Amino acid sequence: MKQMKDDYDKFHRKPLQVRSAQELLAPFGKPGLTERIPLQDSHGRYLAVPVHAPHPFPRFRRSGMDGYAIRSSDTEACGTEPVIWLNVIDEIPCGSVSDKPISAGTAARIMTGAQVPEGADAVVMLEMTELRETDGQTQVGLKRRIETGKNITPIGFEVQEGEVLLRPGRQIQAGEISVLASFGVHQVTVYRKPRIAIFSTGSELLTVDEPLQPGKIRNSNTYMLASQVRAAGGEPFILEAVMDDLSLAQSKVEEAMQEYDAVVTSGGVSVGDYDIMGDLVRSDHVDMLYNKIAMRPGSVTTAAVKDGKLLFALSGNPGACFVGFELFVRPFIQRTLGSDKPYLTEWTAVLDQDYTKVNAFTRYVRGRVEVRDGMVYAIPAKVDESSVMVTIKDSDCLIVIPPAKGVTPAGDKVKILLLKGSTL
Ligand SMILES: Nc1nc2c(c(=O)[nH]1)N[C@H]1C(S)=C(S)[C@@H](COP(=O)(O)OP(=O)(O)OC[C@H]3O[C@@H](n4cnc5c(N)ncnc54)[C@H](O)[C@@H]3O)O[C@H]1N2
Ligand code: MOO
Ligand SMILES: [Mg+2]
Repeated sequence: MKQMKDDYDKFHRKPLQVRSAQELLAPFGKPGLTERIPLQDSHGRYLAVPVHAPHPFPRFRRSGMDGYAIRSSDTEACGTEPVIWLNVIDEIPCGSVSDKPISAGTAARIMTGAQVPEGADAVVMLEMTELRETDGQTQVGLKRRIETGKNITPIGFEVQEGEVLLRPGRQIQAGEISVLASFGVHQVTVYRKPRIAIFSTGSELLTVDEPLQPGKIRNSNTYMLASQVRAAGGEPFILEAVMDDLSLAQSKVEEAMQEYDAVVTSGGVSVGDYDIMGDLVRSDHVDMLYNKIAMRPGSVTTAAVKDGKLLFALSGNPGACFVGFELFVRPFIQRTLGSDKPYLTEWTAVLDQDYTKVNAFTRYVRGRVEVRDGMVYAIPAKVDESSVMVTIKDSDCLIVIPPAKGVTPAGDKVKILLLKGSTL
């Protein structure tokens, strides 16, 4: 009788649409704790505070050339006279400030990046000048008119004082680091990486360093997931895989849920006799959010919550596990990092080949993106079964094939989700 009730619960699952499941998860992903780290360690991290400009940039009138700082009005006579001669009164290397203002008839030799002296309103590049010595006085000769402002970068040309330059949730990369450094932010306040526990379930699993044994396989999902966690901005914690034993898995899940920000498991969510994660989420130890999604692969992708923390119980099949992570776990991690774009980037592409599998559920097909003659094409992987591992590495997108009664023909426009932080 109990067996019948269990089987009934296992099989009669209510499929949720991907978007509905994502919405159900959204409230759990809130920007979390912050930490201060040195600027040089901040690449790839997510800013937790806004960065305002404490001063304009550049902060002083900057010479854009090696040459002479002059008054442009002194060159007005160029054209009527073959050469205008100005007395060179100073030399200004980068980093020095001249205390000799430029007045009519004078110039200062100046280097690229140096502060333009008072009185000067243009810099003429070295190549356009000649030099002479008259009675011990160095003079610079100019032949052409120079307009006001030439080769001088004005104060605040790039950034005005007080401007908001970076907002929380922004991922720090080379350009952001340059901004932070320019404004003296040597300790950066970033969101702490969410700590994600990962463990696989399955009595067939060997560790990667174990020799193969009959009927057994090496655990690849754990390492694949750890890599996905890192790419999404989280910190993975690899826990030992557990056998298909409900009470063992239960105690491991409980321990991990107390210690980490979220727990991701793989395997045991389908309807088999040893699919213990499916049983676990139906028990009253956790509150199940869903245990079926209207998608392929990963239709049995499951999630539950306990004390406000999420348990993502992904399918054991590597393809389904991979997709389940990208669609559900990645957005959670991204949300805790303050990202306002938690989902994979979506593009439209032309399907390159017929897609022949027919399905009642939306398919997320591994594929490659190719740009030909300015058109984006999506090429489905030759083998994309949920159980197939080896083509995950060759995919830079997931091709979204909506439920279809027949073939989806080549040439159809399809939605694609970019993988690998793709900036194709
Ligand atoms: N009667 C039915 N059987 C199955 C159904 C169904 O609807 N009715 N769905 C199939 C689909 S689709 C999928 S997907 C899988 C889901 O299985 P589970 O999530 O329960 O995963 P397992 O049974 O534990 O393992 C499936 C497969 O994946 C391999 N695996 C597991 N863990 C790992 C790991 N860490 N690294 C590498 N490979 C792993 C495992 O050995 C199995 O081969 O159920 C179908 N069955
Ligand atoms: O749930 Mo399975 O991954 O649909 O193919
Ligand atoms: Mg199973």
